[in-house]
Amino acid sequence: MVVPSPMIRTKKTKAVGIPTIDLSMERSELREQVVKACEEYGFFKVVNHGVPREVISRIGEEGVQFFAKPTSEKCKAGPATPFGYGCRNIGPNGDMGNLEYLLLHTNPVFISERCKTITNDPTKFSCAVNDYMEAAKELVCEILELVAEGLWVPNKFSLSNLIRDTQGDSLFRINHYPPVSQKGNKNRNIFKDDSKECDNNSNKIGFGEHSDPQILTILWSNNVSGLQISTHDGLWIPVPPDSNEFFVMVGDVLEVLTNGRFRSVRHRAVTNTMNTRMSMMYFAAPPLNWWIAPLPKMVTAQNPSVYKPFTWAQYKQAAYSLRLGDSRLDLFKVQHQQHQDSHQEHHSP
Ligand SMILES: C=C1C[C@]23C[C@@]1(O)CC[C@H]2[C@@]12CC[C@H](O)[C@@](C)(C(=O)O1)[C@H]2[C@@H]3C(=O)O
Ligand SMILES: O=C(O)CCC(=O)C(=O)O
Ligand SMILES: [Fe+2]
Repeated sequence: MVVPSPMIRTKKTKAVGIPTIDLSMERSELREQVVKACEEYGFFKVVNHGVPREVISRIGEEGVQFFAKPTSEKCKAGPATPFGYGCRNIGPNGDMGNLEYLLLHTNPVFISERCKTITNDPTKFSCAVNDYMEAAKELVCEILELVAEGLWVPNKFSLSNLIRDTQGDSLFRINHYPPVSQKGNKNRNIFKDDSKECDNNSNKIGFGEHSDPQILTILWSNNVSGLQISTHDGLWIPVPPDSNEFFVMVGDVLEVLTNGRFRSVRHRAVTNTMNTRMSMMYFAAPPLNWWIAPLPKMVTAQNPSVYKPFTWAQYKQAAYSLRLGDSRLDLFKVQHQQHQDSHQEHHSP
């Protein structure tokens, strides 16, 4: 059984617990819990994750130091097109957010080049990022192997192999959300624990509603609230922050690989009235030219493929041509394709 964290009551009065999964538990129970959480929420918290605290704090400190710089300095790492420093505008299609961020590719060669515009100590910065990337990648692979086992996929590495390749297209992002209220500006301690202040949010959007396009996202944040996830019935659940642990989100590509058995989680970040929130995301993705299609195990005569095959590059291109909150998976649904074909036939001269 998935162990829920203490109940929290949302504004729409539904009490919901965020699934919390202890990675040190016995494996057969563990894989069942992982599959159940991915099916029910597309989201869970992991404890006993094995990532050394020192690896998290080194990259966290780099983030704090970068965002404390004057704007003119930070802009040297921008604009984010899509990589680099971005402020308020998210992506190229008019989406705005109340945040600033650094978006990086996880390729070590890219990082060593790019970090020269980010810091005066590029070696220290790139070591901190690379160590964190390695740890996050291991965690993703461990979770994907549990998923494959839990779904009884014959090769337990068929999902994690998508991430392990050195040509992988995984990304790393640090988001920095200033507090919104005037009085809060006096107290900008980013390590202050306000996990019990979920209701004090002004509901100002920091990062708008969306799902992540990739396979899986590993999210860390300081102890400042803001993240919310949407349940299947459309309610928003605030996620109590926990800087000792990680949160895991199912992305669009994992929804496709499981033929819709898992659903990518819609989520957003609202700004906090009192404190600065900082979050770090590892978005796990395959190489650009790799094909994505439902795993054969997930397709049967009763449960035919919902999605047509596509490369990760094709999906990414679609994502970047749309707005943040758009449902890009609809474009790749088999029914959608058939519908379009018949529509075109109907209208062809
Ligand atoms: C508006 C956009 C920003 C985004 C690319 C997109 O066109 C739609 C998806 C967005 C998203 C959400 C999750 C990640 O933060 C991100 C890096 C990603 O892969 O997809 C962002 C993109 C971005 O900010 O560049
Ligand atoms: O900052 C957060 O807590 C969430 C950010 C997010 O969802 C993203 O960057 O894709
Ligand atoms: Fe996201």
